[in-house]
Amino acid sequence: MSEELRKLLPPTSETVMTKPFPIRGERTIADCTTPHVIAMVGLPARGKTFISKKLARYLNWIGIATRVFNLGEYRRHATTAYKSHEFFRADNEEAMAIRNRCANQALHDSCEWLLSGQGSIAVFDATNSTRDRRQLIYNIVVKQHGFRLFFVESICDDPQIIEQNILEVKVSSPDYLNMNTELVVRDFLQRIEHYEERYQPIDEVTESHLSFMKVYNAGKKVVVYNNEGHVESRIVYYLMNIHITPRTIYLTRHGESEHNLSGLIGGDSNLSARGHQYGRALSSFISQQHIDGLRVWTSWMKRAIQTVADVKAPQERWKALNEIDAGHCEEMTYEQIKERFPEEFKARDVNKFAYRYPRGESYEDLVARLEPVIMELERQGNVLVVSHQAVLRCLFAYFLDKSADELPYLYVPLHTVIKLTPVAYGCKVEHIKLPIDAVDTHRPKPKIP
Ligand SMILES: O=c1[nH]cnc2c1c(-c1ccc(Cl)cc1)cn2-c1ccccc1
Repeated sequence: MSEELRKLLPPTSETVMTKPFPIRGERTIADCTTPHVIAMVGLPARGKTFISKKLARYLNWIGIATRVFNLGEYRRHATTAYKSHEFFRADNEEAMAIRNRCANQALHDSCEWLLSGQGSIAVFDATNSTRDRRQLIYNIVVKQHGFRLFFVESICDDPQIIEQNILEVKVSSPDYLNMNTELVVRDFLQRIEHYEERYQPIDEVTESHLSFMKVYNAGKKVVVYNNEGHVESRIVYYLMNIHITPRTIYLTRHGESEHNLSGLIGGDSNLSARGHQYGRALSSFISQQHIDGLRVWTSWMKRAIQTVADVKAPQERWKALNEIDAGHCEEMTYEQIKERFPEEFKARDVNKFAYRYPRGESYEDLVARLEPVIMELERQGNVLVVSHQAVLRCLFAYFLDKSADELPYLYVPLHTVIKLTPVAYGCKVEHIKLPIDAVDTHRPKPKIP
């Protein structure tokens, strides 16, 4: 740390900021040192893969390394024998042997991945539809490896949701390449019937040694049994907040500001003339979108609030949406930072995600302060979020499953609306640039020699 910086810091007895920024990999979420297996349970077309992928995306974003092991992918890799639902008949011995081999392989790979230290949570995405299968998983995961095991059972008897599932994801499944939709739906409904003959829902009496939760009809009801830890509580809370009602999320930065024009970072300056123009253009764009029940969320900063002055919709202010706090570098240009704090400037590009400004924040800190915003966004319908470059990089990384290394360099230009529409297992993204010029604040990742 430079002498210059040390002079700025208040005198204390011990050395301040012995670790100027957290070393990546330090647990920012307590108690995820014990490896966990999250095992899905449920009939086909109950959203098990939807839950698995979404949960993994959320857990990775909050900093808990998570990976999904999908049994369908193992089976498709093991055999091209799948021709129809006959493959899943309970009396099809050859197919059953392949399916058991794949299930054991997927479970083995999950445990190996956890043992390798590459991650903390493995999500085993399979039907796991019988008591025997769940006991086998328990014996390997808990008895043999001493890992935590949490079952998530998805129960759904709403034909509309099941049909939405089959039409949205099964029709485009590799199992049904180039098959006509009618035939796919019919074959898949028969596949479900083969499972129904053998399906044993988790039984709270005979399987009372298990930790599990039951989710009914896409989250309309949730029941939790023997929930034992912090990670499981986060998972339960997250699954209680998500939904599949169609909606759109719009992300945009504030209009160009006075500080953007002078290259100063942070601060709380007003919009420039072009920034006000963007606000007016944004307002007419939003009204042209005819969005039902739109809510507008902004940070507390003047440039964000001024941007939506003309938008006709209920508005909420979130301090959590404020721009990253640059600490002692607030209201400086990058040139000035480079000159006055050369070590800080270098350190930032070594690990931009973990780097924390002196007396300021890191991107890692931003993700932690944005978690409640994401949780509330998951609960909401149509929302327009008006915030700032670093914050929007974090939100965008959540919706598009971007890694911590990519996140600080995501391209989020001024005067551009990012339109996110959840589809099947991910998000459709549209970048709508409104025709008002603005300065370019993007600093691409430097080539580290
Ligand atoms: O319970 C279902 N039954 C049938 N389908 C379903 C679900 C869920 C779902 C399950 C649990 C929770 Cl907490 C939220 C959603 C999502 N889906 C889904 C629908 C369409 C496409 C992809 C997935």
